[in-house]
Amino acid sequence: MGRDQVDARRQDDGRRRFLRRAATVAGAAATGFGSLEAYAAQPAAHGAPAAGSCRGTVGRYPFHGAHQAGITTEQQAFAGFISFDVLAEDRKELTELFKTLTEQARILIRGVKPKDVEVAAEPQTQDGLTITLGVGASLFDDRFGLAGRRPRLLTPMPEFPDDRLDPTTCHGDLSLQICAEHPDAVVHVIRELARRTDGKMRPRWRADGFHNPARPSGASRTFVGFKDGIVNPDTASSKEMDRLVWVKPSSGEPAWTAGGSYQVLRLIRFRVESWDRVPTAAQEKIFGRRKASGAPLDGRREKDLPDYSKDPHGRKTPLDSHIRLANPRTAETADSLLLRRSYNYDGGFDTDGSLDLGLVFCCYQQDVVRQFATMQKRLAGEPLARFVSPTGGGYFFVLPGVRDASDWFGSGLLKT
Ligand SMILES: C=CC1=C(C)c2cc3[nH]c(cc4nc(cc5[nH]c(cc1n2)c(C)c5CCC(=O)O)C(CCC(=O)O)=C4C)c(C)c3C=C
Ligand SMILES: [Fe+2]
Repeated sequence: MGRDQVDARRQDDGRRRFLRRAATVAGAAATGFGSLEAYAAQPAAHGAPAAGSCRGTVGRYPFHGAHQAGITTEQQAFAGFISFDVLAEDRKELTELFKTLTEQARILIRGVKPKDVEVAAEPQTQDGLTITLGVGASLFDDRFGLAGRRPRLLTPMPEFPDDRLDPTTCHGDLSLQICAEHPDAVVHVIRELARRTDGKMRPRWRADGFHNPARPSGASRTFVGFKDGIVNPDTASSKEMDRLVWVKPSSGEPAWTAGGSYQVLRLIRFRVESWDRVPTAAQEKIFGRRKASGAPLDGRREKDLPDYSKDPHGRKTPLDSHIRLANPRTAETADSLLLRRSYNYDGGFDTDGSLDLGLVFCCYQQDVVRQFATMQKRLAGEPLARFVSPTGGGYFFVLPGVRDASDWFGSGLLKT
């Protein structure tokens, strides 16, 4: 970080004291994250913020660790997903870019306490901010000499049946997922990172997402009116996360990828005008859940587990319903489960007057072929497909965590 940047960020003594204190805490917390051996022993550290719940109270997620925050982290209310093309000229400039992103993310996530705020838009400790950096397959072309280090399964996102992909909202060299409890914190981070990296990376596309409040309780609803995010792997279980989310030293991937994860982003537009004409009972059969409660069709409460073994012909839960295809709950399909972390988007009206509402579908997994692509294949041609239209997104590999104060994003990838 240049002197002018340091000066701009540290203007008064009180704030400087705060930042020094926070730096000490961050450094101490990082002890033990220094080696790959330590990786296996790490718990899923980002599930809950350091102090209390983010929802309306003070909370800050640690920046350092074996894995990046923003993956197993309890979902914040707002998200910005931005894909960038890298403009750096060579490997040295790319390394500088990654170091700058690390330094800025470290500062931004540390936040400032309300009493220290000088600039109203600055993220505060209670914003529960996470900044999660991924790389796309195009970064491994011939610009930076990285072709031999590409994560084995990282390809450009293929076009699936029923996709209507707009090339201007697909792919990218980098993906940044910025999540926080308040939308101004997300925007502040975008502005800061754009300013600090000017000329080294250029935004390619952006999707802003948010969660609706729970109505009346439980999981929040997307714009199809159903509760979404009811079932997900257990992020508190490091065994489960090691099985489904994190790339491991034994995954047959380049060594530097251990602790990272494959991220799939899909911008999926809802055909709400058509959907809203479908009677509720038919909508429930399409999803396999009750609209009001979120319960599976053979259950009563949101958290009840469906038992498909008692319904082999799909009389209660149609065989082609969304949840039954996505997760048939068989021993053979257990390995294809993935961690969903999606957000709603509202893009206003299209030029033809139709509503541009949908989902920024986001998921994380250890193996994008075994998990997302396999699940997507099972969902191909499902009744829901008539009412949704995937228009963009990409495949990315989210880098392993920044281990400590001396580490930086992509150090394992870029060190010679
Ligand atoms: C390839 C993976 C998935 C895509 C793409 C996807 C799109 C999608 N989903 C909804 C709405 C709901 N999905 C629900 C459950 C659910 N969806 C997936 C996967 C994909 N969804 C999974 C693995 C599951 C869990 C299935 C289970 O274990 O039972 C639900 C039900 C509530 C829930 O469990 O979260 C809803 C509602 C939309 C609208 C959509 C694309 C437009
Ligand atoms: Fe789904």
